[in-house]
Amino acid sequence: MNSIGAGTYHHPSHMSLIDVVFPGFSMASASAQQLLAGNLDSYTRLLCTFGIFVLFARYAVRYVWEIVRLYFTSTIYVSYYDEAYDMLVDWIAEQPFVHNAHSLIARVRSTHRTGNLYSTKKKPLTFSPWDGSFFFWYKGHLLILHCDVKEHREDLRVSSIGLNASVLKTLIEECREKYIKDTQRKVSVFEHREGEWKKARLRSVRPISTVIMDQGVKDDILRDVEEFLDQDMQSWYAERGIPYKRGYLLFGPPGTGKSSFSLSLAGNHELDIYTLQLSNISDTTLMRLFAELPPRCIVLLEDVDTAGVGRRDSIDADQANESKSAVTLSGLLNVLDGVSSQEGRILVMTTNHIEQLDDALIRPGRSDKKVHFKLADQNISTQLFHTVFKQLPNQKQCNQKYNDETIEGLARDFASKIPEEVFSPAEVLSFLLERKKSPYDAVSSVESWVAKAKC
Ligand SMILES: Nc1ncnc2c1ncn2[C@@H]1O[C@H](COP(=O)(O)OP(=O)(O)OP(=O)(O)O)[C@@H](O)[C@H]1O
Repeated sequence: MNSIGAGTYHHPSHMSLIDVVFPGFSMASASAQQLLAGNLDSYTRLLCTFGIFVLFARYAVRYVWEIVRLYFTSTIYVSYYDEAYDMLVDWIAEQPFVHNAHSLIARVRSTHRTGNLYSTKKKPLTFSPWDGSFFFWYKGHLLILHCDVKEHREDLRVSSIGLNASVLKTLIEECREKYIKDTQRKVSVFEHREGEWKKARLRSVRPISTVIMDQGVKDDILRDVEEFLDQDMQSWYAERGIPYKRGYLLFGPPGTGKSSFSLSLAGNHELDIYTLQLSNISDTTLMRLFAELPPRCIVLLEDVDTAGVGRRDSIDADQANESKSAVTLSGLLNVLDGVSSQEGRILVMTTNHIEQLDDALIRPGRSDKKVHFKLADQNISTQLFHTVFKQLPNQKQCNQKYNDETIEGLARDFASKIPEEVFSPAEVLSFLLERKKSPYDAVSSVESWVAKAKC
């Protein structure tokens, strides 16, 4: 027995080093030596043999699987931060194999995915495969979905037997087509997470006609965007050596429609919105995010004045921000001009305080057009009244309570009682929505509301 002890002794550090490369090696070799020495009772020998068999079987299976994976399967990798992930996940959620999956993640289905705001079920759940490998059939092929869960994310892989990846490409193409169909007439809103873009919401397109502003200004911006996005424009810019990008600055008091207009603009031109909060990212992250923008999109920088990228002469904003690791003015200007900035992007900046922005930020080239969003004047108040009370063509036949002439008369009356440019359109709209059942009530109570709101 002593000789076994001596013979099987390994220096601990030596053992652990081998174990790092081949886990369980030292244990297996010790057992093998005992077996070979042949001085064990038969029960222990059987146990050792079984243990060694299991260990090697494990390695053999892993080894064979690795060979199969490398030389006999094709795989498509889908990163969590790519939109292809959303496409695949949406498709998977509707597949029958989900019901038999052994490891699932439950999510409350947000209405933005399905677009069904009127679902009868409160907080409906969806289940998706999670953290594991799942087999399923697709067009007669056996495919394997691998969900690799990392710290804040889950990457997906889909594998098929054989070296031809065409069935996998067909699958991803089908996911893409379904996704495009599901997201039609919707605007995808992306935000930054962990320094990467990630789709955060899907918003219904708001018709641009519902954003009330000076019609001439609205038409001018719409025409400008349309011209910019024209197919031949990119080469037109390139031939003249002009960077192919466009910028708009929307300024005015809170609640005047700046965000609503940005969203409508995106919907109107079927563009996605990439929105950034400059206060919680660094210059380096900003540069990376801009470099990863797709070619045709809107980048929305909301409330740029609050991000600490104000005027250079008022405070030493750059120095102050460097310490907070937020974006600096020079960092922002570099990104807006720099080569890393994606061609074809439309920048929309919004602010409540244009006077606090540095001239460099709002000069043409960075902000090509500046649009002033005003507080409600008579025209805006009248149109808001129409928005709430005018009956839509499909409602007219079934329930025409008030005809158009009546509503127009009441709208004029209502607007005349609201002082010019004192209230924001958001405030007027909120007042009207509280009385949406009766236009007469809205007109009769507006004066007391104004008097109360003003003091
Ligand atoms: N000009 C407008 N036309 C139609 N609706 C408006 C208008 N302005 C504001 N609203 C309504 O008021 C709400 C707030 O508007 P919005 O968020 O677009 O304003 P904002 O100018 O971006 O405000 P903030 O500067 O605080 O971000 C929205 O629900 C929108 O429907």
